[in-house]
Amino acid sequence: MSKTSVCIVGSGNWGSAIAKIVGVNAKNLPQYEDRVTMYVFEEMIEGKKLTEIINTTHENVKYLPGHKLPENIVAVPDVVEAAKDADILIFVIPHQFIKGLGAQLVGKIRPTAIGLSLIKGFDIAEGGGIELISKIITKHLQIPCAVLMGANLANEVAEEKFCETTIGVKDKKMAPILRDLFQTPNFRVVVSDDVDAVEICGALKNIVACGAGFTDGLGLGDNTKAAVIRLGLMEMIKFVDVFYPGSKLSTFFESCGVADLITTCYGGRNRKCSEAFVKTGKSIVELEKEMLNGQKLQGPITAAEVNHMLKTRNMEDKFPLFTAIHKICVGEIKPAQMIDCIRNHPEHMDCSDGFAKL
Ligand SMILES: NC(=O)C1=CN([C@@H]2O[C@H](COP(=O)(O)OP(=O)(O)OC[C@H]3O[C@@H](n4cnc5c(N)ncnc54)[C@H](O)[C@@H]3O)[C@@H](O)[C@H]2O)C=CC1
Ligand SMILES: O=C(CO)COP(=O)(O)O
Repeated sequence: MSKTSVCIVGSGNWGSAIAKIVGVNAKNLPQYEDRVTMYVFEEMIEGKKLTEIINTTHENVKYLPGHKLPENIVAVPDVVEAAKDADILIFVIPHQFIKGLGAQLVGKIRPTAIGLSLIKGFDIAEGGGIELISKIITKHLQIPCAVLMGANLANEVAEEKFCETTIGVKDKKMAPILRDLFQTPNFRVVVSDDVDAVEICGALKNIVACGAGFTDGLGLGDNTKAAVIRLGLMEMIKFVDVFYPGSKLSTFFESCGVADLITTCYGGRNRKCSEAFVKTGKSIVELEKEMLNGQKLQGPITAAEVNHMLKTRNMEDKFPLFTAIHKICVGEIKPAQMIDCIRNHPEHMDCSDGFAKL
């Protein structure tokens, strides 16, 4: 039987950290081809191509400096060349680039390939809704697409600190294949069949992380931040309940849910830049450029995507935290107004009988 070949589509901070895991597992597991291709959006670093640097020094010096990638990870600047022979395509690029990159792959990949999206975010759908990134991949490339989401700050994963992750996949045959490709003693995989909810958790928690960052920037303290996190979680649950009915509440207790929400609200880039947004008064775009050295924020764009949908459906007031965060990001209201927006949150008003309801 021929071996399974893997391509990682993306090589940013998370793409490079996951390449460390996938490279080692592909090499050690007999069912996989040793060679794993990694699509690299080419750029010049001090006069040298990033792909050449990665293939000679085995380090992504720009997006994951200080960590060696396994030597079987091969950086390829042409996405079609990287992906054309792969049986498993791991998508891990900032979500705003998926449509453009996906378009280049149409008709150029194996029809039997399977996809796995590690991308956190949405796209705007026709008619004012949102579209899940995994669904965009399936629609355009005609392949099934599972998801992997979790409390997985890339630098900590690269340092091999213990964490958990959630793989959302419906096909029972695919589940062990994907789990084995990612699982390590320090990266524990739990598989869920609640695929949409797993993916939506990953996208929405980035919005809440911006709120946590605003709270930090305002110096409001840990109780306020905990309230923002809790109300954020409640809006995440409500969002899934309203727009993706039939999902399971238990999914929010997996790594993709509450754990990712916590880690991002304390240690993520969205939090960090949002704190600086309050403290410096600079725009999100300026801060992303200044503070992240080419890495990208997903929270403010996701907040805009969600707001577009809520506005179209006249439901902004049902999600006051998501709405306030978006309005702060685009300068419509001041960060200090966030707390006013959530003071009378539906979570405080809905319990007329004295009991909170879920
Ligand atoms: N960094 C992290 O800790 C984690 C990130 N994620 C998610 O993974 C996804 C990818 O994130 P990262 O790997 O951290 O990326 P990143 O934030 O490091 O973004 C930089 C990457 O985007 C690429 N890029 C820039 N312009 C591009 C273009 N026009 N077309 C294609 N690529 C372009 C750069 O070459 C670089 O590889 C995001 O959705 C993120 O939310 C998920 C878990 C952890
Ligand atoms: O998704 C993440 C951790 O799981 C990373 O969050 P940030 O993009 O805010 O750094």
